[in-house]
Amino acid sequence: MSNMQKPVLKARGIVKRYGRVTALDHADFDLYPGEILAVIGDNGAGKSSLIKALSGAITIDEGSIELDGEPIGFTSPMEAREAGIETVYQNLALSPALSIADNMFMGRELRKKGFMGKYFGALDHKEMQRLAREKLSELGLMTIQNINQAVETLSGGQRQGVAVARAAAFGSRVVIMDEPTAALGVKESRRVLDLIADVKARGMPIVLISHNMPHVFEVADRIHVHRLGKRLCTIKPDDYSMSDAVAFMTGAKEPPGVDTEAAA
Ligand SMILES: Nc1ncnc2c1ncn2[C@@H]1O[C@H](COP(=O)(O)OP(=O)(O)OP(=O)(O)O)[C@@H](O)[C@H]1O
Repeated sequence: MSNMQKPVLKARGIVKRYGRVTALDHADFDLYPGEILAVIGDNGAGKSSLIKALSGAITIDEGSIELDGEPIGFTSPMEAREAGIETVYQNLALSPALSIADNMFMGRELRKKGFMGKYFGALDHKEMQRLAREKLSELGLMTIQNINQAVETLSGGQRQGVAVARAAAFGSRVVIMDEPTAALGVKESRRVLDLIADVKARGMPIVLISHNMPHVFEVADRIHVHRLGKRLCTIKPDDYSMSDAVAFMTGAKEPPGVDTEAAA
């Protein structure tokens, strides 16, 4: 089914070297409209490098990346954000001392309309608070009572929720999440997984990097298995077991057939 559609985000033959280390070794990647694509791989396989290349955090040495069929060459995460690719990083990149609303608008604060905004850069706090509240309630996150509360007073799961809400609110084409449940307890992970499902229900394709096989198998439509700097294969969670997936990614077992997307 997915092969009938054009990928939203596509990479071919991307290479990234750090000195003598080849983090990405002619890697391919495809994300299709409306899907949750999990990216799995052993430590050091190059998952983070792949995500950084797609989100503008690093520039690649070789290869090509396309967004909706257009070649892209981001030189900063801001450029990727402006193109509609939002990334929730492992370390979150939230500012603990700032409020929820301020965090949601960090780097793209709304200015007041008219003279004060235009000439004095006055921020429209009211409007940002209103929008933050709207976005968080859309995603069922209104257990966070006060939008002006500092992020440092929130639980890990709530913080993750703010980061996901921010990505969902601003990502117009793709949301990328790097280990969003890694630091969370069972209950908080549950909420974040539900949030991911909510974001998908709104039609947004999601890339999810995770080491947690139960989470991957629960939410992913497809799984991209990354090994030794490249895509080894993509599988559907319905067709394979979690131990198969782990065996592919560690090299204990041969992957299924030829990668059908490699030629596309
Ligand atoms: N800034 C860097 N400088 C030097 N080497 C790097 C850098 N970033 C990554 N690497 C190397 O590139 C390879 C791929 O790393 P990457 O972080 O992409 O893997 P990963 O699959 O995300 O690993 P993990 O699951 O452990 O986070 C590793 O050998 C790593 O040591």
